Amino acid sequence: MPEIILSINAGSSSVKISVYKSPNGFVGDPIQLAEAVIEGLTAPPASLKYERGDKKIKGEVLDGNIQSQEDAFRYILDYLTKDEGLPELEKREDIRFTCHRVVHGGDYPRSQVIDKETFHHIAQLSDLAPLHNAPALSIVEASSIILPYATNIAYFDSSFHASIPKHICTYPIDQAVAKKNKLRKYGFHGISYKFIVHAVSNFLKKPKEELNLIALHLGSGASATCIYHGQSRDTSMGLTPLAGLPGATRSGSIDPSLMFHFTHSAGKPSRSSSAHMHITQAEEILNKKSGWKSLTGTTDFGKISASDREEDVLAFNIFVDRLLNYVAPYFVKLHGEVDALVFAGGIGERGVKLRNAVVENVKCLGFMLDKEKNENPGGDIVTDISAKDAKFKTLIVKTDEQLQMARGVLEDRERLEQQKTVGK
Ligand SMILES: Nc1ncnc2c1ncn2[C@@H]1O[C@H](COP(=O)(O)OP(=O)(O)O)[C@@H](O)[C@H]1O
Ligand SMILES: CC(=O)OP(=O)(O)O
Ligand SMILES: [Mg+2]
Repeated sequence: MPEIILSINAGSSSVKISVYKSPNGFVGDPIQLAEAVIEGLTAPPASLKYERGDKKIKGEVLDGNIQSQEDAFRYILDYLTKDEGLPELEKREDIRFTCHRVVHGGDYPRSQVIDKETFHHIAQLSDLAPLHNAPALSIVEASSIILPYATNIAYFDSSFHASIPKHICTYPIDQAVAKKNKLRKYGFHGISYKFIVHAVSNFLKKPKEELNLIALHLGSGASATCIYHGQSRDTSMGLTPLAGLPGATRSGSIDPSLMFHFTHSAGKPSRSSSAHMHITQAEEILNKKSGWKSLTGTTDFGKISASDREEDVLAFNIFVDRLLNYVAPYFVKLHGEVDALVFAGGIGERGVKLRNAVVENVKCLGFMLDKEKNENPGGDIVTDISAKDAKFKTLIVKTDEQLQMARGVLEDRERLEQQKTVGK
């Protein structure tokens, strides 16, 4: 009997849920049955996209009641179980595994079955990923009630970066305090980077262990990662997903002193603090009230790219500039031995103008785009958009965090099946 896997990806602005069945004899990739995405949680009203075989719904606007990641999860689950074309989900107890993308996993180097202890541990990390961990846990809680037969597994965005060397992930601060409070660079978007390594390795027919990439995952949150021999060597996000590149509502790296000049109450608790999550006003401002939203009024980078309003052009140029701040040093860290520059995530996949601007600016390193391919890349998982005589390749990867998590279930079934999960 094939097993049904539900893969749940709670991003800061969206919830993506894919349904898979295990392949014959559990050999090969999980088989996707359906995919539902609710987008626009930070730019309401939210909208639903749904795909099952030939059935495709594009951007159906939802009523104003879908505001949080948990609302989106409940809505999608209801939608999936009511879809007559999806008999595999008719009975909720048929769902064997639910995979949850959890952004901050602290020191966890790999996925974990979520039992009471892991749940508690992930909850403790919520302060360090205020846009992500708490919403993901609200989905875990809802799922353990609605789907009590399923095993809940956490896949951590941070695990992929466990390979970052000490001198790169250590902050130059008092080491006693750093150790006690576990203050170091963790890095995120790792599920996506793992997918990217797998996809590019297949595409270039080069073993993962030999693959060097400069990978850019650009969505609501954006990060860059330097991948050496298939492993993370450096990444732009840090202790929290705030560091590095700006995002939809995040400032990215700024002078840490700035906050004390921005407001006198930087260290006071913000209104969004709760018993479960302590967040200061500074963190609230930099995580939720900055980035594209603060510069332009919208979180939609598609709209920003298409506009010639002064503030949109400024936001666009800031993003290009900050991206160069990572592409160039990563090129150096890889000693110029780069198999590809990779664009992924909502903006990386759809941002024609952004890709063009970034690559134009690193032409001196040997990257060059084919204009036609960049403008019409098609729908493959990996697309080569580099010009014929470019020294280095530029690729678009349609990253799929849900598939990467479901693959993890198949790889690890024995370990996962032995452990107890929350709600059981
Ligand atoms: N045509 C476009 N050009 C550039 N960016 C786009 C376009 N369409 C959508 N986007 C951006 O993609 C982002 C969503 O990326 P995604 O990776 O799905 O987000 P999340 O971080 O929530 O997973 C949106 O916030 C929007 O800014
Ligand atoms: C880590 C992170 O920022 O994730 P997302 O881009 O999905 O919000
Ligand atoms: Mg995302």
